[in-house]
Amino acid sequence: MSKRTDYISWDEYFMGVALLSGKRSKDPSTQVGACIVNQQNKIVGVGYNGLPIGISDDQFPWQNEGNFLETKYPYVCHAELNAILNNIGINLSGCKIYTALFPCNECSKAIIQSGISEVIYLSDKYAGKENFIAAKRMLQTAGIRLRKMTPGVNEVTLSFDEKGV
Ligand SMILES: O=c1ccn([C@H]2C[C@H](O)[C@@H](COP(=O)(O)O)O2)c(=O)[nH]1
Ligand SMILES: [Zn+2]
Repeated sequence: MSKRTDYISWDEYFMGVALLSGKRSKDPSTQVGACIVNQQNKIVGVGYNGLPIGISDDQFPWQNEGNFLETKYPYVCHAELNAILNNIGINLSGCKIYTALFPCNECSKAIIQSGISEVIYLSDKYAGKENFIAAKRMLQTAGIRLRKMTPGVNEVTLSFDEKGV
């Protein structure tokens, strides 16, 4: 038997982990997942956008419009920040972060301060917004490599059917 040739690439694997992590998000409009990888291609942190520990998903708002305090924005901890904070307790210098959405200005500050050296993203849907323009400006000035991922496959299907293993 010869080896499989249709296996996913490292990029697809790590972005896949980021996307799977985003499936945990309760945000009804935008689910973001992030996955941090070290120079040995080992996953050292994952996260998704959600409320901080101890704050109930059911008692805080999820809307994205209206009175600021009645929206999710002041409360949600972003995926990239969660991945950094959830890391296995190492120095993240030289690591890469895979994220479903280009990081905002606040996540970008945390990325820069943590020593992460590359950001790989899928969507840049907020590229025109001021906080994302600021994010790009900071990341570029800090010398962080920015790469929009072009996957070789459109989707990866997961089955929990034991017969599929
Ligand atoms: O860097 C980022 C930017 C945003 N997010 C999260 C925060 C929110 O939960 C959603 C954005 O919601 P919209 O309704 O699309 O404005 O994305 C993040 O995790 N990381
Ligand atoms: Zn952010």
